[in-house]
Amino acid sequence: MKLRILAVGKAGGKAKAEAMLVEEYRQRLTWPLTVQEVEEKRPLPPAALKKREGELLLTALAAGHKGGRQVVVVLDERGKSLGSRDFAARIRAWRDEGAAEIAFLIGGADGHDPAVREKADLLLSLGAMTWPHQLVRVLLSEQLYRAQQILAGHPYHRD
Ligand SMILES: C[S@@+](CC[C@H](N)C(=O)[O-])C[C@H]1O[C@@H](n2cnc3c(N)ncnc32)[C@H](O)[C@@H]1O
Repeated sequence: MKLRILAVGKAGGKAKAEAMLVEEYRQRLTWPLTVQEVEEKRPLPPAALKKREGELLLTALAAGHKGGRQVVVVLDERGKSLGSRDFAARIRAWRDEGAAEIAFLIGGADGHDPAVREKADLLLSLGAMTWPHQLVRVLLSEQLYRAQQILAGHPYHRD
């Protein structure tokens, strides 16, 4: 099972500290994890930009999919909040159902277009507060690693 993070953001942008942390968790994960950024370079008005970013995310989602069941998780502060064990249980269920990949979609400054939300198998909240999208990648990567350790019965996670 592959994990993909698809995120609105500048490829090779300034967030080097966050990228290093994501890379740290990526290397610790035994599920292969890829991070792909999409960016609209034209200075569009906010509503048009959000729509365009949604199109870019959905295009990347389809383009990178190599077949099999694709689970789509859209990161959104208004989504469902799960504890780490419940998140791990969701991943185990998708894995056991034969999912080929789980794709996690992170939006831009104005959030996700409705077309992206409609694709979601799960709208996932990392809490009611709004986080910068670069930090969301770090939080998500850590929770994926934590889920892996929970499913392996490793004491990395303590209740
Ligand atoms: C700066 S936030 C955008 C917030 C935007 N105002 C909105 O209403 O969605 C950029 C992206 O980070 C992710 N994000 C930020 N905070 C989050 C949270 N608490 N839970 C889940 N995702 C979050 C979402 O994918 C969001 O689209």
